[in-house]
This record gives sequence, C-alpha cells and structure tokens, in this order.
Amino acid sequence: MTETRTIHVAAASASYDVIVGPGLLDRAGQHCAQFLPRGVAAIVTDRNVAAAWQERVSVSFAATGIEPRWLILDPGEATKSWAELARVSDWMLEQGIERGDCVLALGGGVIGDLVGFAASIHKRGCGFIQLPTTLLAQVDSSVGGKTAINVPAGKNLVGAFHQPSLVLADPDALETLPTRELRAGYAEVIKYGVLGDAPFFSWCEANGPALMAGDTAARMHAIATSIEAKARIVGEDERETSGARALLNLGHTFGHALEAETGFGAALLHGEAVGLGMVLAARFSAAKGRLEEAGAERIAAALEPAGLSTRIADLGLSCNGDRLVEHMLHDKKMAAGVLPFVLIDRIGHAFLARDVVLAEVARFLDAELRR
Ligand SMILES: NC(=O)c1ccc[n+]([C@@H]2O[C@H](COP(=O)([O-])OP(=O)(O)OC[C@H]3O[C@@H](n4cnc5c(N)ncnc54)[C@H](O)[C@@H]3O)[C@@H](O)[C@H]2O)c1
Ligand SMILES: O=C(O)C(=O)C[C@@H](O)[C@H](O)[C@H](O)COP(=O)(O)O
Ligand SMILES: [Zn+2]
Repeated sequence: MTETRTIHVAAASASYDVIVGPGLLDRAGQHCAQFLPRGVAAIVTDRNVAAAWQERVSVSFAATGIEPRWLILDPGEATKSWAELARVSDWMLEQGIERGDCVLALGGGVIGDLVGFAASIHKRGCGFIQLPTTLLAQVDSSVGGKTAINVPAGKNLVGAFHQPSLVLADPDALETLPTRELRAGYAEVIKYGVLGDAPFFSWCEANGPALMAGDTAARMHAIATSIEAKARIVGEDERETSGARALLNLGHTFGHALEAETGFGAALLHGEAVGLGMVLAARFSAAKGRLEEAGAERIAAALEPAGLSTRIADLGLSCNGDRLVEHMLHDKKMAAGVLPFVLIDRIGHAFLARDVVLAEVARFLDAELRR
C-alpha cells in the first residue's frame, strides 16, 4: 500500500496539516473527529461529487459516530457567486455551526473557494476542512487559504485569506474525475516546476503520462511535491505582500483574462486557462529577451501530451489584445497603478516584472490571437 504523506503548512495566521494518501476519504471521519466537537459533519459538495462520493464519505463519518449533513450545490464555476455564498452561509447558520466548529468542503476548487469564503465570514470566522477531489484542488486550491467568489468585474475579486484547519488529499478521488478536469489540474502541477523547480519540471516531462493514466505513485509524488512547494511559499508570504506568493500566480494574469473573456464557464476551465496563460507568459518572456524561445516551446511541449491547448487562436475569440488587457486591469497584484507580471528567465525560475508596458502586452496578444 502507498504510504500517507503529511505536509505541515506554517502560515503566519495558522498552521495545519495536509495529509496525502489513498483511502483517506474512507477514513475521513477518523481524521476529522478532533475538529468536529459537536459530533456533526456539515459537508458542502456539488452534485457530481455527491454522485461519486457522498455514500462512502457518509459511511466514514457514521463509523466514527459523527452525523454527516449535506448541502449539495450545482457543479461549475458559476457556483462561485454571491447567490451561492448566501445559500452556503444561510445553511451554515441553520446547522448551528459555532465558531469552534468546522464546515467541510468536499469537491474541487469551486467548492473549496466558496466554502472557505463562507467559513471566513460565518460568525466572523469559523473553521473549515478541505477534502479536495480534483487534481487541481489537491495540488493547489485546497492549500494556502485563498478563498473567493467571482463577480461581474472579474475572477476571485471578492474573498478573504482564511486557512483551513486540515486538508485530506486522497488520490483515489481522481478515479471518478472526468479526463478533461484531470488535464486541467495538470497545468497547475507543471506550474510548480516552471516557477521554481527545474528537476520537478523534468520529472513531469517523463512521468506526466503515468500520472494521467492513473499511476498512484506518480500522483502521490506530484501532489506531495506541489503541496510542499506551495506550503513553503505560503509560509513565507501568506498574504502575497512580499512578492514570493505572487509567483504562484504564474500564468494567471493572462489566464484570468481568458476566463473572463470566455465567460467563466465550461468553454475554458481554470486549469486550461492557466496552461495557456503559462505558455503566454513564457512566450512573452521570450519576446522580451528574458527567456530562450526554446524554453517557452519546451513548456508548451510539456502541456500538449496532456491534451492541453497551447494556442489562444484555438479559442476562436473575436476580441483583440486591448480587450484582454482591459480584463487584466482588475488583477489583484496591481499596486500603485502598476501591474506586475510573473515572467520566466529559465525553466525553474520565475520573477516579478514591474516594468511591463501594457500596450506591448496588447500587441503581443494580437499576434498570439492570429498565431
Ligand atoms: N484558492 C486557490 O488557491 C485556488 C487555486 C487554484 C484554483 N482555484 C480555483 O479553483 C477553481 C477550479 O477548481 P477545479 O478545477 O477543481 O474545478 P471544479 O471545482 O469546478 O471541479 C471540476 C469538475 O469536476 C467535478 N468533480 C470534482 N471532483 C470530482 C470527482 N472526484 N469525481 C467526479 N467529478 C468530480 C465537479 O463537479 C466539477 O464539475 C477555480 O474557480 C479556480 O479559480 C483556487
Ligand atoms: O495560491 C495562490 O497564491 C495562487 O495564486 C494559486 C492560483 O493557482 C489560484 O488560481 C489563485 O486563486 C489565484 O489567485 P488570485 O489572487 O489571482 O485570484
Ligand atoms: Zn490557479
């Protein structure tokens, strides 16, 4: 049996464990019991996850004498909204969740971001536990405490930093995940290699196919390595103030603009947007003479076998570069009117560039839209 790995996250506001290992969802009751003093597990999930996992997770809580109660939401990015936040918040009040309790988020990044935000405002803050069921949530969104909803002005623009009390990442959950979602999550895995770990990038080039095919050891390695990297960065810069955490945003300034332009939905998943955005950040780095072109194309080549698109022309957008840059003006990294870009000077090293001229970005994007 593959061993369980525990990674400790020591953020300024809170510290907690991320436990990674197969079978964890079947033992969730055991691991969560100490965080549920009333003997009740208030679990929020979405319909797809409930269809695959509600019964097993219920059994696991019942076996430890904990009563599971469920709120089941619609799946998809549109659920990260004011309306669904109100629904979760009202339900948590109905359940009598106290400040010392935890609410549980069983699902992908959508459920994790939404429920984490609801926990951050429930009675001015209660605990929450992340039970991530997508690759993306296991390697990224369940850890680090960024919680948010989307609003018409843009992605994740209303939210809070609120750390979970525990994260259980069970690679078995990925067995029921649709292939397209697995691929999208893989973009955030490769991101860690590109931004700070060249050997891990090479490992992804060699082992990506095994990971995608379901090899548990490969999945464990990818999840644990990603979480270790994220834990290190969040430990150094929880609230994205020093510049260290902003590097985790590699590909997101371009990616969020593409998500906004495609309407935050199934047309372009977050992970797909990040894959495209990372290639754009790399090609822009090359255009500015900071990265060899071969480096940018190596990043694209690492994403393509996972079925991820690396050309924005494939999206068939009717907009121009200026329009995408307009979306970028809502980016939360903006400070004193300057939008820093996460660029790359070699695979394994990203940096923040504060001297990027937006007209230059728009021209670059015009060319990419025709590429
Ligand atoms: N907070 C952060 O640090 C952070 C980091 C990265 C991404 N995010 C956010 O995460 C969101 C994307 O998350 P996601 O990619 O996990 O998408 P998601 O939560 O929409 O889940 C993807 C789809 O897979 C289904 N699903 C989930 N787990 C399943 C399983 N085990 N079996 C069957 N179906 C399953 C869901 O119902 C959904 O349809 C975006 O909103 C993004 O902004 C946040
Ligand atoms: O944890 C972080 O920090 C990240 O940037 C991780 C990203 O993958 C994630 O998509 C995050 O939600 C983006 O943050 P935002 O601040 O740009 O909304
Ligand atoms: Zn992301």
